[in-house]
Amino acid sequence: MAEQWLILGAGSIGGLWAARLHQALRAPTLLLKEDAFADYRGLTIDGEGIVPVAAATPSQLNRPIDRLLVCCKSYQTLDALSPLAPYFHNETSLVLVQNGLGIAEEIKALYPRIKLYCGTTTAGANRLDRFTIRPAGEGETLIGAFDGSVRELKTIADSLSCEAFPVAASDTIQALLWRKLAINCAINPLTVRYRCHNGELLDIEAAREDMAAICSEFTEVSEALGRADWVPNLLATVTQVAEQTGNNRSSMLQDVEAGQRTEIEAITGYLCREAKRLAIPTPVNESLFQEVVSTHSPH
Ligand SMILES: NC(=O)C1=CN([C@@H]2O[C@H](COP(=O)(O)OP(=O)(O)OC[C@H]3O[C@@H](n4cnc5c(N)ncnc54)[C@H](OP(=O)(O)O)[C@@H]3O)[C@@H](O)[C@H]2O)C=CC1
Ligand SMILES: CC(C)(CO)C(=O)C(=O)O
Repeated sequence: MAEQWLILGAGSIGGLWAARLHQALRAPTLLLKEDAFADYRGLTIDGEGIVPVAAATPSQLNRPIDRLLVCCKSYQTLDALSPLAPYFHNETSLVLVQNGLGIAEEIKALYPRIKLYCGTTTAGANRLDRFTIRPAGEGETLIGAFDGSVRELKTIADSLSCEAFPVAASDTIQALLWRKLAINCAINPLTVRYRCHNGELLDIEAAREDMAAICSEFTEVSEALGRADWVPNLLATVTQVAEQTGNNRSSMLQDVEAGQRTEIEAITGYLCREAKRLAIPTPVNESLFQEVVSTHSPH
């Protein structure tokens, strides 16, 4: 059925989304690695119970992929997509929802035929174990066309939307993703440097100074790209998000504390690569990038 989604990346966000779509009778199917599939007995939503979302491995696929939602971490995405490539066709719609930038361009270069959509979410979730998810706050999920059909965008967004996981179409997704990148650049690596919750950054003088410098470097790069109006008053925006998410440990700090690889390459790394291309110095972002990569990433 055309409306059914395959979901790659059955972790915190992908798992929660899949469970909500299943509960709304949309019959999504999780695409799992072989070892995960062997252990899979349904998703568990903490406090609610088991949600028996269907699952398959890429080797069990027996028909072309029409609709694929990808919720892997940025650095997992290309490897995860590779066994699915034989099933892509000209009408395959792929929706990519993750923090950071740069992967969409790489997907498009590798798989030029697909219709690509990108999204961002303020919904939150944590994994208690491989298939147990604790929802951590409802939020808004917005999807826009990277190069997919604008005409089909609303149909795509509606088919991914349900009461418990609302999704809307956005015609300003590039600006929203750029703004989210700015927020992640200005909060996530600083919570690693100062080992603190998001809100505590505002109580530490050195962190506030770093935050101002990150925002200033980000704004300079934005101006050079003609995107200054995507991030007006950036420091005020970041300060507000740090306040609103004050009790959060950022996703990057959680990864570092769990000994896992972070998404620094797709966040601060992406900004630094753009800055280098434009010959704009970004020393504060550079130093944070090196710090998070060398001190905390196990690669
Ligand atoms: N969690 C949240 O609240 C939010 C997350 N985001 C963003 O969403 C994205 C996903 O984050 P999150 O859900 O937390 O990440 P998780 O680590 O919880 O989930 C990633 C999932 O991808 C799976 N995966 C990795 N490689 C493959 C593969 N080759 N084939 C199939 N599945 C694979 C992992 O499986 P396994 O573990 O078995 O390897 C895991 O289930 C990130 O970019 C994050 O920044 C954005 C907003 C909020
Ligand atoms: C907005 C913020 C900083 C909230 O914690 C986030 O997106 C993250 O932790 O990755």
